[in-house]
Amino acid sequence: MSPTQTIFPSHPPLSVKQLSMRYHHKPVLTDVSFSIPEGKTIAIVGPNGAGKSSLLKGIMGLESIIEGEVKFFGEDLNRKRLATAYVPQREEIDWDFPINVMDVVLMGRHGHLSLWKRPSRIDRDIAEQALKDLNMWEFRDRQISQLSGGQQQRVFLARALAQQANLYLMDEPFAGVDVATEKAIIELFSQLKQRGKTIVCVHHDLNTVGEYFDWIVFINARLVAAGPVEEVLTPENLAKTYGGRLSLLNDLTEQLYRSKVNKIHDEGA
Ligand SMILES: Nc1ncnc2c1ncn2[C@@H]1O[C@H](COP(=O)(O)OP(=O)(O)OP(=O)(O)O)[C@@H](O)[C@H]1O
Repeated sequence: MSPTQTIFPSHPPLSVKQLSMRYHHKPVLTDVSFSIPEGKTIAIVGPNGAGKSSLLKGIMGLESIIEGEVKFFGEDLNRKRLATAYVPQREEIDWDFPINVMDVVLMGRHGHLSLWKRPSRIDRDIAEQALKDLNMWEFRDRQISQLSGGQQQRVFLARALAQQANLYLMDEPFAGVDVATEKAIIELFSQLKQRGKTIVCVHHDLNTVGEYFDWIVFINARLVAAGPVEEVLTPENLAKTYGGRLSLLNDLTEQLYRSKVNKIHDEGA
């Protein structure tokens, strides 16, 4: 088997078939189909306005789709809600809402509780561990309005971690975070992968995409390409996704090849 070949389980963590979405009659995504492998990190990449966030929202049922089918481990979302964690863009959260860090992370346990039941000792232990994994335990009693942007992102990741999902969908987890948080998120991804979890992220930084992710889904209103970094991170796919901005693309292509080559060397070492 070639190193880039991917084995798909009979029911991939996520499969999207012929998905189309529109806002007020204006098409935003048309006929998007792809499946992703288990236990990998997958980046959704494309220019501003390409429909990346809309794709995640359509997948999660937060925006309606006009056509298409989305399956989670071969089933509808309502049967796999516990197994699927969604982390929205940080700007979409009301950070002035009066709630402390621990209570936000405990929200990740709500799907595991029976109706009206309070979190158990076990739920609290899981939330504690998630906060410790993200170096946020010391902030557990702090109101979320009193956190930095990077700390807020960590809290949301801790909440997703506490859910103990198998598939994580994250909308730009690296946006606006400091270097330490970026490293913490990468470390978290690697731990999740070791446990066989699958992570899908909208990602903006083409400099890091080859290093941080195993797979890429290129989107620009339609699917451009989806597959392992080694196969799909090509000048042709970049040009198709980003259109005519070629001088920018030339620089990026060079950086991408370097990051791809480094990754292959690191993995082979
Ligand atoms: N709720 C909405 N109502 C109407 N139009 C919307 C809505 N949400 C997004 N759009 C439009 O749909 C298109 C795709 O938006 P989306 O946020 O999915 O793109 P994106 O690829 O995530 O962009 P970015 O990289 O800038 O975050 C854009 O033209 C946007 O203005």
